Amino acid sequence: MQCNLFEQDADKPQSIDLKGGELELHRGWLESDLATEYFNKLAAEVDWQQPEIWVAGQRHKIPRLQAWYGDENSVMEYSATRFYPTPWSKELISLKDLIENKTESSYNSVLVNLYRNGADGVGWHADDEKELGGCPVIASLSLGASRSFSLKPKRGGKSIKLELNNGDLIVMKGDTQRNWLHAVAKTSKKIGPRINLTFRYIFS
Ligand SMILES: O=C(O)CCC(=O)C(=O)O
Ligand SMILES: [Fe+2]
Repeated sequence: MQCNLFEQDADKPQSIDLKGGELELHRGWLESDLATEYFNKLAAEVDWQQPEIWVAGQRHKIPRLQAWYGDENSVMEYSATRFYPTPWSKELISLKDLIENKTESSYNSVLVNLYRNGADGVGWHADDEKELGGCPVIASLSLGASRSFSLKPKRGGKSIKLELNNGDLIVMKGDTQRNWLHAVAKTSKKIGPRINLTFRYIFS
C-alpha cells in the first residue's frame, strides 16, 4: 500500500489534476447539520422555476428546477434564454460571503438547481457563456442527496466522476470551461432531492 507522505490538512482543498483545467475539491466544507439547515431553508424559500429550452427545434422543460439570484446587472444567457436575477436572499448572501472568503474570488450571481430525484439531471455542457469571461471561477456547493458529477475533456478521452455529498464545495477555474464538459447524470437509484448552487461572476 502506498502511504501519503503528507498529512491531509482539513483546510486545504484537494486539487484534481485536469489536463487543461483546474478543479479544487473541499470535502465537507459545510458541516453536515449546517448544510442540511441551508438545504431546508433554500428548498422552502427559493423561487423555483422550470424554464423551457429549445432542443433540436422543440421546446422542453429542463429536467430540474432552477432559480437565478444576484446583483441587478448580472443578466445571464443560458441555452438561448435570458435570465434576470432575483435579488439575493439572506441565506444566499451569507453563503456567497463565506464562499468568497474561502475561494478568494468574488461572485455577483448564483444559479441554483434543485434535482428533485434521480430523474432530474443536467446534460453535458461547459459554463462558457461570454458573460463569464475567458477563465471563469465557478464555485459549486452541493446540499442534500449525493449525486455523481462527471467531467470529460471536450476533445475526447477519459471522463472523471466525483461523488458530491451534502456540504461539499468544488471550484472550477483556469481553462476548465474551455477544455472540459461536465454533467450530473440521471439515475434510476431511489434518491432524495439535491440542491446545487454555482456562484459565478457575470461581466456586463
Ligand atoms: O449540479 C451540479 O453539480 C452542476 C450544475 C451545473 O453544472 C450548472 O448549474 O451549470
Ligand atoms: Fe455547469
